[in-house]
Amino acid sequence: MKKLRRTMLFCPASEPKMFFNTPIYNPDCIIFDLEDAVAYSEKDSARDLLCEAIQSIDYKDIEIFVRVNPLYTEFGEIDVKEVVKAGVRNIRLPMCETPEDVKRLSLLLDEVEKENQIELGSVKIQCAIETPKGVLNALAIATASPRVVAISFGAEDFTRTLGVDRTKTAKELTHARAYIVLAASVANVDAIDTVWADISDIEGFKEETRDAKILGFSGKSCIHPSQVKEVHRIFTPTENEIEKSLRIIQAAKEAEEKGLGVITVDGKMVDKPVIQKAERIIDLAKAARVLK
Ligand SMILES: CC(=O)SCCNC(=O)CCNC(=O)[C@H](O)C(C)(C)COP(=O)(O)OP(=O)(O)OC[C@H]1O[C@@H](n2cnc3c(N)ncnc32)[C@H](O)[C@@H]1OP(=O)(O)O
Ligand SMILES: O=C([O-])CC(=O)C(=O)O
Ligand SMILES: [Mg+2]
Repeated sequence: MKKLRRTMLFCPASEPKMFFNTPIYNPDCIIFDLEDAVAYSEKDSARDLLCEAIQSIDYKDIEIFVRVNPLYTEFGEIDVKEVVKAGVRNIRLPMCETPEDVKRLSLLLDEVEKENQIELGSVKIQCAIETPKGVLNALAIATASPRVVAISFGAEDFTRTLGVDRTKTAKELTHARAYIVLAASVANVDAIDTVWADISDIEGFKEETRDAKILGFSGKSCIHPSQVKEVHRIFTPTENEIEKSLRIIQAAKEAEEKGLGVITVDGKMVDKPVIQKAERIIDLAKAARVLK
């Protein structure tokens, strides 16, 4: 069954109180952050704290990622080595700009897996694309290693490096977001949309999340618990969508038995692409447990 990655809730690795709060909101994934949410002076202690927590808290079936520091910083390699040793199996690599960045991480993971008797290739990578160069290399990044399961967009660093303001219209993100979803689709990996920093503006957040879904993202990074339920609502098929999809699939099955090709349901043409889209909605509904 499809692994759901509708929500990725960030939690600073320096905030132990939040370690216990995160699973309460039931995000599909949690990203413990060792990068920008952690002050320079706290990097080592936050990593130690996180490694302890990972080994003692039961996050049940929530998928755990750790955003390590980039490998070109003094903390990157040690972050990867320690969190993998502590049991983490998914790394979010920030500021990913080239396929070589991914290959470097993958080689490091080969070593760490060997040293710790962990199945080779079992640690997965999510590449965060947050610069114009990263956007232009999105497909090469997404296909750089079989370890890559998702690429994500980081609009705060993207607008910083492009030299523009981040606005509520999101016009300045249009080209990058489009490029990232296309690359993810070709590479057959998930595409995760960026965070929305204004936690008091839930309406703006919902609008941006709806746009992300329309564009083809699989989910969205969140920074606050209040954002999780909104993303789930938007990325989970509605009762109407499920009911219509089931009718399309049933009508197609009956048509097939009668040797018919194209048919109509509710006055609209139904052919192969429509049937396959209906099947995708049903798969998603089952994965989200809103349909048995
Ligand atoms: C551009 C980037 O790189 S984004 C990625 C890096 N950023 C992050 O990781 C930030 C993650 N989010 C946070 O740290 C916090 O949400 C903040 C700092 C933005 C706001 O925190 P607060 O002012 O405490 O928010 P608020 O008062 O609304 O919190 C309400 C409750 O939710 C908890 N909470 C808030 N955010 C989170 C979170 N991300 N995960 C788990 N619990 C959380 C708080 O601990 C608090 O719990 P309590 O009621 O038991 O005390
Ligand atoms: O990756 C993210 O979603 C957040 C981030 O670092 C950015 O926007 O720069
Ligand atoms: Mg960033």
